[in-house]
Amino acid sequence: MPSEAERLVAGAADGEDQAVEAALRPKDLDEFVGQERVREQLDLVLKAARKRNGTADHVLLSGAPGLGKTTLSMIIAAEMGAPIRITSGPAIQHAGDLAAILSSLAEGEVLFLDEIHRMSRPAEEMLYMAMEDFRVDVIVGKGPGATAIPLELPPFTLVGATTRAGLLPPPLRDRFGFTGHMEFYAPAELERVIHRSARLLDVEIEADGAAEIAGRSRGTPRIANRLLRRVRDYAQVKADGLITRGIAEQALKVYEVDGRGLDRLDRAVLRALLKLFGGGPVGLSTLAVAVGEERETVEEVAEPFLVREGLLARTPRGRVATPAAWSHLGLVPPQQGGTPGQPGLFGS
Ligand SMILES: Nc1ncnc2c1ncn2[C@@H]1O[C@H](COP(=O)(O)OP(=O)(O)OP(=O)(O)O)[C@@H](O)[C@H]1O
Repeated sequence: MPSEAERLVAGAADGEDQAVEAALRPKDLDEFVGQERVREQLDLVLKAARKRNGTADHVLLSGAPGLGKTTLSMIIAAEMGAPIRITSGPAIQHAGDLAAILSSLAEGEVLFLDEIHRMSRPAEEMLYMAMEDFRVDVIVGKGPGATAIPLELPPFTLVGATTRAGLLPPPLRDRFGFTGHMEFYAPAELERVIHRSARLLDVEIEADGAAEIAGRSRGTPRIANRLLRRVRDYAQVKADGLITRGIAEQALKVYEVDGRGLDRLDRAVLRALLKLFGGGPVGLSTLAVAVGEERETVEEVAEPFLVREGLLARTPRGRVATPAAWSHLGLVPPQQGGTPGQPGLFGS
């Protein structure tokens, strides 16, 4: 089985994504599809800052990978006419790493800190003061002789990104003037993303073709763009390059992404749950052994999307399939009421 990073339906970026994403990123708020509420609120924050001739408040963006947090941070910088510096929590292991970045920022610069919840504790504490007072204390020396030298910073805008805002310590969360929660995209929004990307990639696509890809993109623009590129390849090799619904279906069959966006791993988990365990409840470890995967792979890679799609539920007694899971795989659930020792799931 592929690792999360190698999956066609992974939310996180792979090497190819990084290479082409720059070309596909919307450059301003008007081009940015969907996320109406975040966009409208952010628009106000930025307009007000521009009116004051000041820097924008610090912004926290939360949401799953691939929903557009990096893109939005670049748009914030562009709308403010400011440069942007991009780094991430795991890259900042020591407070000194952060001090070096902060002290080299230009006035008004946007600092994008991806995976901000993974910063080290001392760096995080330094960030509190930097965000609030635009000042850091640089510690020089060690032990009893160590001294703190205050360093003034130019005003800057921190844009923090996290997959889960709940992971941030409250003192850090409270220092953001604006928090935007990014939602998964509706199919119609993903269709707009796909049409826009097709235009930029010079690919011809019919409305039905875009709808077919959108329906399999798991609410995530990055996945939509990736599936579009794979379908484009297929259309160019097997047909005349035009993406129709039929071409999209054939291409995604080859790549084993089904009509709802499930891939081979997702379906293997569901199939085991339904066929071997009658729909559950079954423990995670047993399910993992049944599909020949690590517990963590099933729990962290396959399950979140299956739960989100309402195909699988995590219960205190184990994993349980929903009626939608049976119909998705074209199987018939056993008689309600279940067999002795394996009670029915949905009551009788
Ligand atoms: N609202 C949107 N409209 C159009 N394209 C979008 C939108 N959001 C994201 N994209 C596209 O999806 C790709 C991934 O977006 P981005 O890198 O901003 O996601 P992210 O949330 O920062 O992901 P990660 O958390 O993995 O860094 C980009 O190529 C971008 O073009």
